[in-house]
Amino acid sequence: MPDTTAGSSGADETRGARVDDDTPLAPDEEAVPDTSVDISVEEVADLPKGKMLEVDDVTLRFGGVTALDGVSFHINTGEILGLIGPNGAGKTTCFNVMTGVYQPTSGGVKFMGEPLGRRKKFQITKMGIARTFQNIRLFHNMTALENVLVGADAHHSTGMGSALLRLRKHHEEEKEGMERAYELLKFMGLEKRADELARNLPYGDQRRLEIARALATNPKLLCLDEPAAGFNPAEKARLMELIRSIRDQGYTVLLIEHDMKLVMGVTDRIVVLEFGKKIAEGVPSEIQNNPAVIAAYLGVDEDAS
Ligand SMILES: Nc1ncnc2c1ncn2[C@@H]1O[C@H](COP(=O)(O)OP(=O)(O)OP(=O)(O)O)[C@@H](O)[C@H]1O
Repeated sequence: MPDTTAGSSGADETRGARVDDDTPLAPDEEAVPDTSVDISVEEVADLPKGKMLEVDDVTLRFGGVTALDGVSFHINTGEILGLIGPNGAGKTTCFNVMTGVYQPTSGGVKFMGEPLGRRKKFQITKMGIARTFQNIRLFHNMTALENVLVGADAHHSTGMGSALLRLRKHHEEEKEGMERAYELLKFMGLEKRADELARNLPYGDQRRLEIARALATNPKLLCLDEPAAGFNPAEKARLMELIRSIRDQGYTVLLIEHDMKLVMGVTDRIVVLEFGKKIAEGVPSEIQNNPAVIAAYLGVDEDAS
């Protein structure tokens, strides 16, 4: 279990009791994730083993800048893959290629054996890739619950037109979406913040809400872009626990993170980029001792995010 006592305001003895009662959280009270909540979904159960996502010789140029230079790697179903590298190495650009924000200049990406081609962002979400952002992108004037429901909407089969024609299915989907949104909020420790506006949530809760919203799209692959940025060590430890629990419930996770302790502690494999090129790939112990990786990071603060 994550350390639920960290960041305490001196109310530890009552914290356990508060999780199950109906008292709203005080503005500065820390939310407690509940990783025992079942957030697994049919979509991710029994997925075929092997390569879920394949990045094949991807190059992306922005004018004179080569952000990605012939990058190839894959993510296996059910693993937590770390994508690391110094600032400007091309990590976020890689996420952007995988989620339809950018088209590669050459090369391509396959997901579950299907080329992403020129699919739009929402089509890629439907295929099963969800992401969070380095700079939090919530709907700040919507509640935490509404933010998660927006994520769930991305997955519903009934659009506006069909919703009118097929009201029953639409209602069913709405009900299911609401139940799932509450489950996800509970999992993230945000249940008691459900009705608060996103902009009023403490920073850490906003970061967790982004993950809840991404999970609401029922992704097969969850891509987290620096989810621990700005976290203290206790919050990082708790986040590691959450990420492991997300994977244990069937999701595949791709993690961009600057904090080496977190990356080494939670990932199964790591891909390292530097100046847009892949310079190493392997299990954490291999990466830690890889001379090219050590050289790339030499003089770079581990927490330089
Ligand atoms: N839209 C863009 N237009 C021009 N250049 C860009 C654009 N996006 C990224 N770049 C450049 O591409 C390179 C890779 O950037 P990217 O943001 O992918 O790196 P990163 O590894 O995610 O870095 P960080 O750890 O600092 O977030 C950088 O040189 C960056 O300036």
